[in-house]
Amino acid sequence: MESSLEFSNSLGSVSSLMTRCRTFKVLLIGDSGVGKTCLTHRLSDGRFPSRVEATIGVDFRERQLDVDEEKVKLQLWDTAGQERFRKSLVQHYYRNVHAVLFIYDVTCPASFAGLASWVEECRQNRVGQDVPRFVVGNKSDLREPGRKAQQVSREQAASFAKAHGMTLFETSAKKPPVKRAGGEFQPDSAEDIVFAVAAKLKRQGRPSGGDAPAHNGSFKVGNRKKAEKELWTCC
Ligand SMILES: Nc1nc2c(ncn2[C@@H]2O[C@H](COP(=O)(O)OP(=O)(O)OP(=O)(O)O)[C@@H](O)[C@H]2O)c(=O)[nH]1
Repeated sequence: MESSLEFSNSLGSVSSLMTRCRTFKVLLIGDSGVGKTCLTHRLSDGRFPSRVEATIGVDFRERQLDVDEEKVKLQLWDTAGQERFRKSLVQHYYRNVHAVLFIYDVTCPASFAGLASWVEECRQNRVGQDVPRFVVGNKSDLREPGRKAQQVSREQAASFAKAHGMTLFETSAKKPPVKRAGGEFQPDSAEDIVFAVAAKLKRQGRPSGGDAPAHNGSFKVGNRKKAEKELWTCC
């Protein structure tokens, strides 16, 4: 009797040490140059990279956080905006994705107009309506009050987000927005974004498997079996 009690106690302590962590695959898509790579850095390690080059294929970075006392890991997939660098990998981007961040540059209306084709690409790759979608206007630090015509207004973006059932954020990967007291619209911080995404994913439940490699780096095609096993990991 004594020994079985001891055994179950030790099992309990082992399981509390091995806290489980849910890993979610989050895709960042949008035109080339809108700042997907810089945002991926800001969302994962809170930094703005000193030097970036056009993404070739896909890179990924991870961010772990606690949501309601549970560990959640976001695997942020930074995809290439340039067609020539993404062609052969598009199907891998979308396989078993858990959330999509549509990125545009608030100072580049063409990148906002381009969101329609990214929504269409998602549809063609069978990303279901149940997959949470967020629209993120980046480079808010470059907004200039006198150049409204050359910028994407908050109202335009809000109406796009509403029409597509998305949550809207406006932020800067370069200069983290500082919240001020007052009623006017204020940009969101990277922390606002990661916590909103993680909270929504956690509420939705268990990840269903996917192409999730285990560390920051570039995705190697052909590593899928291992990746699928790692969606539930010990943090
Ligand atoms: N001012 C400002 N510049 C930014 C911001 N985010 C990115 N940039 C700059 O925008 C340029 C493009 O950034 P990237 O992160 O490489 O853009 P991308 O969307 O990943 O581009 P692709 O890899 O070609 O798809 C770089 O010169 C960045 O320094 C921002 O929030 N504010």
